[in-house]
Amino acid sequence: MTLILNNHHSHPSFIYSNIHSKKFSFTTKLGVKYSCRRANRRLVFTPVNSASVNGYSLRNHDSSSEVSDGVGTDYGEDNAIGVSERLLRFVRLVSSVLPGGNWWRFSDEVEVSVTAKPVTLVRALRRMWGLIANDRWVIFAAFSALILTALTEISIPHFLTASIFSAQSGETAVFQGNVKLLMFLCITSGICSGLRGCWFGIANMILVKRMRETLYSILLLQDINFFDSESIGDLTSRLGSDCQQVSRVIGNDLNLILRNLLQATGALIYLLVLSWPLGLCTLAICSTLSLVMLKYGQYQKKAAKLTQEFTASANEVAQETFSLMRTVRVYGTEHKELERYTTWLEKLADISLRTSGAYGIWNFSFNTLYHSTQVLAVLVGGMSIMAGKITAEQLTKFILYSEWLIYSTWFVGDNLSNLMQSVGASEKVFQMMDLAPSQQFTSKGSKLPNLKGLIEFVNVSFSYTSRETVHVLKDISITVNPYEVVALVGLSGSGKSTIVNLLLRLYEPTSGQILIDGHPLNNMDIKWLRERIGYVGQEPRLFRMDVRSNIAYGCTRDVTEEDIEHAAKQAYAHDFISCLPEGYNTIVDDDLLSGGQKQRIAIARAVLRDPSILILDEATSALDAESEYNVKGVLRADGDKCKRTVIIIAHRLSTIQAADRIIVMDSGRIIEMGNHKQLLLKDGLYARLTRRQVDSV
Ligand SMILES: Nc1ncnc2c1ncn2[C@@H]1O[C@H](COP(=O)(O)OP(=O)(O)OP(=O)(O)O)[C@@H](O)[C@H]1O
Repeated sequence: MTLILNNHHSHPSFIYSNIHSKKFSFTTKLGVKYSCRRANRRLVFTPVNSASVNGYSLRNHDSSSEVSDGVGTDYGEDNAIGVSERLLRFVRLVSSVLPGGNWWRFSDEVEVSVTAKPVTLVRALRRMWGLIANDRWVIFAAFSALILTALTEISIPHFLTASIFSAQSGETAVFQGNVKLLMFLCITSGICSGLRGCWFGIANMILVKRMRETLYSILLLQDINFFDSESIGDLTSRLGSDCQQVSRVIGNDLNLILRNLLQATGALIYLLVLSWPLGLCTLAICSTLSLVMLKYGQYQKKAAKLTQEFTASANEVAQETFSLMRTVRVYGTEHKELERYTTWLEKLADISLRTSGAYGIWNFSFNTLYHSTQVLAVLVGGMSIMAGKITAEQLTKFILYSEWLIYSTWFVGDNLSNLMQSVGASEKVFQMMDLAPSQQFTSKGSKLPNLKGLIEFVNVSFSYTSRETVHVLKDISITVNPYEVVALVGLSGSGKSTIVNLLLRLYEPTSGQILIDGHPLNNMDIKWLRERIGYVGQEPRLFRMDVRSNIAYGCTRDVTEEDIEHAAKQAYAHDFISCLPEGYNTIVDDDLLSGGQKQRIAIARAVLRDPSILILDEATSALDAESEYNVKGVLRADGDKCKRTVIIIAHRLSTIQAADRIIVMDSGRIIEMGNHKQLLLKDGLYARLTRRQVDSV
């Protein structure tokens, strides 16, 4: 059956067939993916992608649309559902919950796209080995202790049984010998077990530290584009919980798996030697157990991946809410934020519910199989004793070792599923570890003997990678001469800050070239250049440390106390800093100072570097008129002639009237250029903006 729907409920038209399939999805020309499901003979369309960001609905209303498929009648039909239909639904529900049913599959709605390349256990182990190889002695010591523990522990049941039966048969010398051996084995296994735990713990600590160090250092060297596309919550989750989980592979999972594998192998050999028919029966049961375990392990791996994604999303929401707490409080959106967080918690709970169910089935399988081994051993072994084929001592040993075997198999399975979870969590971590550092850090650029501060933009165009179709700068050509003060003015969003971002080489131009003192910017040693640029952004952020350290942040030359105070005085910040409880030693952060005070500290930070190029992007927007008047001194620090090139962006036009040149921008283009008087005479956008500001005053 084929159906055509025309712009029903504002969804673009499409054609679909196979109306009887329970669920399908399609993508509209606008790139919006919809999932469609049948519900009570109705079709429900729900946008799959772009529907929400971090639990925030991007829709103004619930855009799920319902369309009757024509087979049924109206909504009231629900009540008229017959007994047979209800029965059928019940049967469907039960069958979906049974192993292999739909409920166990993570549906499209729950599933998130995991872009990382799948990591196999071997690849994960190889990566981990690479990280820990320098301390391989810890691993060797740990594995030696592990082997010794396994061998001593597996010998205990043999000597235990032998001691009991030698006592029963009155063989005193044999009994004493067995007991001495037993004591030796117990002490050795205890010591080795302690050492094993300790060494593996150390290996775990080394691994998690190296992983975090490596990942953090790689993330710090990424292009700014990367941080535009990745959320902070996601990145901190990778560094925190994911690294911790991945490190468990060596410190916990692998250690326990190997110990139990060794013990299981020993027990199996012993059983086969003791009685091969009975040994084979136990092996068959253990193989069944292993199959169940394998399935369960795969399920766990997938669940772990989803848990990881959803936890990261929940963290992201919490982080965003806490960092915007004042906005949340003022707008009274606490409940909305809670809902947003709960969206992810519910998804996590859903996964957890299913994995708990799967764990229940797994435990049930284990218990049944474990008890069947005992019943089988008693049945077959009892008959063998009656037939005089084996002794009671042999049967006791058999039961003890078969128990050992099945428990070891269970432990292997349990830890294997943990291992799968850890491997699942490692995919994104290793994917991020594979990211190449930004080219800026890998290529060695040239340094100039000194920087005069000549800046040239030659036919520069630019689009942000996240919005490639939007041309933010269009064919910009500007020359800023050394020691010149140039102001950038224009309507909001016209591209002023983007020019500065390109000058700081936070982004690369899409076309055109930027030259500094006649040298292409991308051929220069960017670290060297940035050390010579002072930059104050629109909303300066402070680190949680004392005022002195905040001012000296990133300054590579040796600075004295006097230098810091001098910079603070130039930025008109000294007076308020002196009034703080501990002056320059006062711990500040983003929330403990006013906007204007933060701006003045940021200006002092830029001035302290004594930069050849100073960039002020709305750096005085939060200052009162008097402070702003005084701060303007930093532009003309050495008398009339400024000793540095200055680029200043300001909406408050009084700030930039004294600039040597004013560049007016509109929609990514330069539309006017000149000094204040020339631009007023031109009577263009600048004159209009000036009039508006005068009017509003
Ligand atoms: N990181 C980014 N990713 C994508 N688009 C961006 C990014 N930063 C800015 N833009 C877009 O680029 C355009 C120019 O932004 P820009 O910040 O340069 O404007 P502006 O003139 O400095 O504005 P304002 O005066 O409000 O600071 C805007 O449309 C903005 O939405």
